[in-house]
Amino acid sequence: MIYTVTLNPSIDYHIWLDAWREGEIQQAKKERKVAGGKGINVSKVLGILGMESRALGFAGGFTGAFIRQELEQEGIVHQFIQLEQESRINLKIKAQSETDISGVPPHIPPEALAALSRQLDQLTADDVLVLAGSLPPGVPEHFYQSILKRLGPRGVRVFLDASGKALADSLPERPFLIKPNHHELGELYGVAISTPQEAIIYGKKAWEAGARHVIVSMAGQGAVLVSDHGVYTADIPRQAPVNSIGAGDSVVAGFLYALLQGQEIEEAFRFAIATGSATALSEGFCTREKIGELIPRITITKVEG
Ligand SMILES: Nc1ncnc2c1ncn2[C@@H]1O[C@H](COP(=O)(O)OP(=O)(O)OP(=O)(O)O)[C@@H](O)[C@H]1O
Ligand SMILES: O=P(O)(O)OC[C@@]1(O)O[C@H](CO)[C@@H](O)[C@@H]1O
Repeated sequence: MIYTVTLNPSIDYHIWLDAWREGEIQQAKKERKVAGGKGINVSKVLGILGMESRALGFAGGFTGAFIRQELEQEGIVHQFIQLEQESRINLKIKAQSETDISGVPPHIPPEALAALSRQLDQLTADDVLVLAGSLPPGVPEHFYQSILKRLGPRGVRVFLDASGKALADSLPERPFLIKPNHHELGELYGVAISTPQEAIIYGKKAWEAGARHVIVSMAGQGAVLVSDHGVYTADIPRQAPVNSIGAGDSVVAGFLYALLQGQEIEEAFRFAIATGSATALSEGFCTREKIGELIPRITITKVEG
């Protein structure tokens, strides 16, 4: 079974404005409220691809009830630990450019954390675990690292989408995949990364530090993959994004799906980037049709190894 963990899920409240004007009362043109958070998004995209997963994490209040209900409507099995405090609401404002405002997260009490750890302790070598997104208050910064330490030796493959210290500390525990974007990878090494060549240099450092596959996503510039099988770049068709929320999560889901389908690394990377781009070029998430359209338009080049 694939398990996705979203410690800090949200209602993503997308709102479209003609233009962002500070200090004024404005009327939205359109709005959309969806269950969000990186692990949840991975479960949603796996669902679109026809692959079952189970969503874990914490959820509370009316926002938590909304999140659970939406997952049920989409046929995604979930086992969220109930919180007394409300899950957050993240605002995604689409005007001349996109602005994200993340709501205040709930505090996670120690007993909720212990309940999640007990769930994760049931996993075996047949399972894949996706740990994705920010850590709400109450969750120690080394939480992802400690999960990797416990489950890695048991053969559980862990896909990790984290940033900052949570990512840095996890690298020696050999996560199967990490997927920083170029800003997050740059932050890890105290540099600014703006080209695929620079992403390769620092992607290799993360691989040397322990991550077995490093996908550095670079929004409209495509992505880089550093792995035991070599170093690859993915060039994508240049187009203005329709929605970039969840594009990175779609890359994670696409890579996981393709590998479990038995695809070789190069084809799995192509599929992952096609899935990310299909989401970036759609209003909601990708569709299988859009992914199929994009696959032949993605150029994968083996640059080393
Ligand atoms: N303008 C675009 N055109 C085509 N594909 C895009 C565009 N923007 C993003 N993508 C696709 O989405 C992938 C992930 O994008 P990005 O690097 O923005 O991820 P991210 O920052 O993790 O996103 P998020 O956190 O919002 O999910 C890219 O590797 C690319 O395949
Ligand atoms: O604050 P985090 O946990 O890092 O990211 C949360 C979030 O921005 O990520 C998803 C897109 O990747 C959204 O659904 C959600 O609102």
